[in-house]
Amino acid sequence: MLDQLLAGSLEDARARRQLKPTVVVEAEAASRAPALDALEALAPTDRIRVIAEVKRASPSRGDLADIPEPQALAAQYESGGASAISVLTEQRRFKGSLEDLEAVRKAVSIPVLRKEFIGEEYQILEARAAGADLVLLIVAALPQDTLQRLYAFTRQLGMTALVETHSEAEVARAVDLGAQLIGVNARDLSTFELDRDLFGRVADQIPAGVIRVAESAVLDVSDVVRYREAGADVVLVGEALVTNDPITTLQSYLSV
Ligand SMILES: O=C(O)c1ccccc1NCC(=O)[C@H](O)[C@H](O)COP(=O)(O)O
Repeated sequence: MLDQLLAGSLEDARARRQLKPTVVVEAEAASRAPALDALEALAPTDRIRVIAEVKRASPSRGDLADIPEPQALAAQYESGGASAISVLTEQRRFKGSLEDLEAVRKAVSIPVLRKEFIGEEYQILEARAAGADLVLLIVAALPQDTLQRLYAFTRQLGMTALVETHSEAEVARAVDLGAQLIGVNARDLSTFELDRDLFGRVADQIPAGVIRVAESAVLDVSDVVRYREAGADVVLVGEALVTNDPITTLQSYLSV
């Protein structure tokens, strides 16, 4: 499934590149204000931080929420205390877009993550051109040399990579890269099964000084407590925020 998701995202990016060549996107990216410092925004504190996701649908759950104005939801996330916003831009299964990301960028002043299946530099340039400060790099989707190249390219653009892992071996690859922001996703991207204990099993492999993000499987405050006790600095939450009142839900998480 991960291969199919990546292949679909790359096909869509190549179609967009036919309409908007790399040099044009490079110029758009260069005209943007510098990327916000996501490492500062997500730095560990005595409270959990939240990356709040704009998520309409997903392969595992189908349609989740009508979000006609992603910018309005993102503004609520910001006022509810989120430290960053994640915007799913994958179109086929998540019903997202780069337009969503641009709209969110205009509405908030905290860092914005492009949540996408990234395999080429063009997608990172597009993210910067749309105003993203962070991109997602999924270790399982990329050979190490490609991961290194895309990580270096992200840094070159002044952006931050959230390097996503699903096992101890993948955490080791993220650490080799020098990643400063490492995510552990509880969702197996092939079977969609949730492993709520994965974060706790691998968190110790993430070196001190690196920001630890627990991704997926937060359905209520007890999940946030469990992740926090296992050493998470940040939780990334989608479904629970788009299917409940976002501000009340966020505030309950931030009280942990
Ligand atoms: O959400 C899915 O079904 C999914 C399937 C395959 C690849 C990625 C998928 N989701 C992306 C994410 O990582 C989540 O949207 C994010 O971590 C938030 O998860 P949740 O709070 O469980 O909605």
